[in-house]
Amino acid sequence: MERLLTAAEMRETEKAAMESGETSGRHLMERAGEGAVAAILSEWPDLADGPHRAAVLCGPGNNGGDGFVVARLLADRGWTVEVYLYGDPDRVAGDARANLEAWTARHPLQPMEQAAGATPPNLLIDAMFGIGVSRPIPDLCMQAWHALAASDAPSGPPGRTVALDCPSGFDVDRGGYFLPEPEGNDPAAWRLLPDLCVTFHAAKQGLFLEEAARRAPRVVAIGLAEDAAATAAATRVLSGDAAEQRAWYRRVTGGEEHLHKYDRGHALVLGGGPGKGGAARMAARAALRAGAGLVTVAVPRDALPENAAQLNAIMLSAMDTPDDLDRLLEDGRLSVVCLGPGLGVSARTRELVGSALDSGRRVVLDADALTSFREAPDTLFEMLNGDCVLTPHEGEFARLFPDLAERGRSLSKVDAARQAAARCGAVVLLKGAATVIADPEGTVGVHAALYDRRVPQLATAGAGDVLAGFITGLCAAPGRDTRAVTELAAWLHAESARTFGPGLIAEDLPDELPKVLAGLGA
Ligand SMILES: NC(=O)C1=CN([C@@H]2O[C@H](COP(=O)(O)OP(=O)(O)OC[C@H]3O[C@@H](n4cnc5c(N)ncnc54)[C@H](O)[C@@H]3O)[C@@H](O)[C@H]2O)[C@@H](O)CC1
Ligand SMILES: [K+]
Repeated sequence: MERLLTAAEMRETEKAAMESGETSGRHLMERAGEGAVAAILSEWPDLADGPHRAAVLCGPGNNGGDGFVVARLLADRGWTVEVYLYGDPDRVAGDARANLEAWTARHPLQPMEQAAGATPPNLLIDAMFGIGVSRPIPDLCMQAWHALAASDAPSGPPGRTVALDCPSGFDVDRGGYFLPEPEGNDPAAWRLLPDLCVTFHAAKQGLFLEEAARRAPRVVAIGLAEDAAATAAATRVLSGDAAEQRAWYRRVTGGEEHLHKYDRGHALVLGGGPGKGGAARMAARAALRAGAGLVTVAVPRDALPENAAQLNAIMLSAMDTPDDLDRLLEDGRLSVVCLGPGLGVSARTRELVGSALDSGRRVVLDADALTSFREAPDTLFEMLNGDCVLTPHEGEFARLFPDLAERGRSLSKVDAARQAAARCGAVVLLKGAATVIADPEGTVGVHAALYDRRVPQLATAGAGDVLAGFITGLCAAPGRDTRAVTELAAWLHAESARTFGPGLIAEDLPDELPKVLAGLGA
């Protein structure tokens, strides 16, 4: 798990460290520059073998200060380095000023206006704006970047582009870029897309909500201790190596050897009527693969034949009315109920959800089970508890939490999910390329299927039903932490898609899972 910091949390951390005398701003800036150069040379080892040409675009604040340090360190390696500054050098202050002066004592400084006419370098550094920005960057800066990033360098290795801390104008809390309003003809022009982003001390939250660079961000230490000030920070779900993945899997699942199928739990998945059963069957198969000892699909009587024709290891029961569900739930061995996939948007679905929640079981609500409450979300929220999981996509989320969805531009996805979980009293998994998992106590995990973990093949019909099934299967065994298994399910889901590769359809996901579980030492 890796801490994801907002701009405010990062500032608090820096401030606390400087106030305690543990470090100084000047020292942090030097470490940031050193870390950036080291990260660049390890990313592109060919740059280490000789002097090349770099252009460093510097802004007026401390991000610019980092840029002056990088420029000096590269010049010390014999590189030809051009530094372009946005704004008046006399207005650069504090630690950035000290590093600006260290640069101008030995090298020339050019105004940003001249950057666009320069020859593209082998390495272009964006040190214009960092976490101090909350509006689109100036046109001049945007144009300088595109002019120098656009084409390959004429000699030496091709042009590589690197953003320090974050790309300029990137929203480190929400992800995405600040764009001019009205957006004008070419909003894409404000989306700087560097090859690499080197971020300092900790990954910034927005970098894992939307992609900020072509490669995964590199985090470099700058000598700050753990984030004492940032206790509420979100974490990134399973960012570690294979050994950490195995340890995480054992921690979340308990790792115990189950001797009897009932120790692994019995999951009940409710399915739709005739011709509407595929989604529930996929969820059920996913639950069985994810570790439930037994899985039963319960469907209306007239849908029994088609389900019987398609299910083998999964058991089948008839369930027409909420009373039928109550009767099924008299079996104390049923430990978790999954409702939603293919169930239909209706009053009957609302009643079934009520029955499942009344029974005190763990409940996973997806798709139609969520949409059925669009007119009166509070009636759902009143019945929920921390052992329930809601798995909305953005549309379903907007139906249950319209105000939080509407505030999407001002509220990060992390905060939207956190507030939703607090309001409804259940674990909320808000889907997307970045999936956010929040519990009612405010703990948030971000699962980012971005950068080298991108899985575009997961955008396929039925993938959400399988995710609900994975959560259900992992929830079936008693004693597991609901939020933790939900995070694990999100990771297993994307990982199964990743290892399967192209051509994936939803049915493949449960059948790919055993390979992923074997890799985790399950
Ligand atoms: N000593 C420190 O505080 C350290 C800061 N660090 C770096 O400093 C960055 C944060 O520095 P700052 O807080 O100075 O902020 P930034 O350098 O990100 O930018 C803020 C500056 O830009 C101006 N500005 C913001 N938006 C603008 C716009 N659209 N047009 C024109 N001007 C605009 C602000 O008035 C301010 O002068 C971090 O991202 C990191 O790169 C690191 O060096 C670590 C140490
Ligand atoms: K930057």
